Amino acid sequence: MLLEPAPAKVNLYLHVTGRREDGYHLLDSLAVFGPAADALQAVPAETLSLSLEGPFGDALVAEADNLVLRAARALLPEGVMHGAALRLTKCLPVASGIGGGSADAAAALRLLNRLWATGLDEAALAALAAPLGADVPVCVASRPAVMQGIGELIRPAPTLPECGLLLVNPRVPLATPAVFRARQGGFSPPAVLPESWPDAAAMATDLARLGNDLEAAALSLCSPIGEVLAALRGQPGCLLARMSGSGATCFGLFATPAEAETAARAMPSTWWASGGGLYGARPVSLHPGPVGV
Ligand SMILES: C[C@@](CO)(OP(=O)(O)O)[C@H](O)COP(=O)(O)OP(=O)(O)OC[C@H]1O[C@@H](n2ccc(N)nc2=O)[C@H](O)[C@@H]1O
Ligand SMILES: Nc1ncnc2c1ncn2[C@@H]1O[C@H](COP(=O)(O)OP(=O)(O)O)[C@@H](O)[C@H]1O
Repeated sequence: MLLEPAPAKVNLYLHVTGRREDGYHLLDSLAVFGPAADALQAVPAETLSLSLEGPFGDALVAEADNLVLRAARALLPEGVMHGAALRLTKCLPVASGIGGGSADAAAALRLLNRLWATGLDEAALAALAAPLGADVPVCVASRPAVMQGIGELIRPAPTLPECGLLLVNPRVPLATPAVFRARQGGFSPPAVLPESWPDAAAMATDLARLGNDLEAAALSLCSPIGEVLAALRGQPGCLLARMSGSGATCFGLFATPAEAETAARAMPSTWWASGGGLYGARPVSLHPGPVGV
């Protein structure tokens, strides 16, 4: 059996820098990963199948074409058939601005590349990822990165300090296209970032000068976002609170993972909350070997 985590993507800032002729928006965003994740497991099988479990598995039962299966098909060259019994443990809220579906698709590419011994490198997987969704390429490596274009231009992030992140979602799904449609105002310039930040406080000071250009539009469609941001800002040690992606999930930035975990326990039980550290910035393996046989 093979296992891949599919960590949440969090946009620490998100500037809309322009709009393409096809309607897609040009973005400039610092994406980081964690502190919550879906998990994808695979065992060899004759045919391709997907089962769902976990707290948000039911939300995807009616999904006709799960991104995991679309990713699996994208990996198979024309006319080639391989099977796998996939099991997705859905822990991330659906349609929530933390790219859960994109993370699952990227995890499927990594997992099946191993199971089927397709032998593609990260760049080749990212190229297959782009048609699956604007957020899927950055999820292939699931390392902190600056995303530009519509998400296909990816470069390494500044070196990040130790920090904690708390994700909070009011359990209200928000569709990405609706948020882009509701956005008003012009465009922002891309951010100028340093090579590294000495600590979380310095990072928060710089990030506070930037913004999420989708936050006002999301708030106009989903007022609980305002309550979530207020609750985050009221937590001891919260250095910055902001919405991720197209919402409605918001994040709080803390100096340590422990502070974020403590703040998670203070959130109302009617909301979804997850606190901890980042993937990729600390030594957490995204590519665990086979577990069991
Ligand atoms: C906004 C972001 C920021 O990271 O995050 P999420 O809120 O989804 O997590 C992403 O760009 C979302 O990426 P993803 O969710 O993969 O988007 P897609 O499925 O490709 O596109 C859904 C729809 O969103 C709009 N869209 C998406 C990306 C983009 N750069 N410009 C857009 O205008 C388009 O209307 C598109 O039809
Ligand atoms: N494995 C999946 N997980 C989540 N959503 C999926 C998945 N497969 C397909 N989808 C579809 O993609 C849409 C966007 O999902 P998601 O990635 O969770 O949004 P966001 O990027 O805003 O967090 C969902 O509303 C759902 O219809």
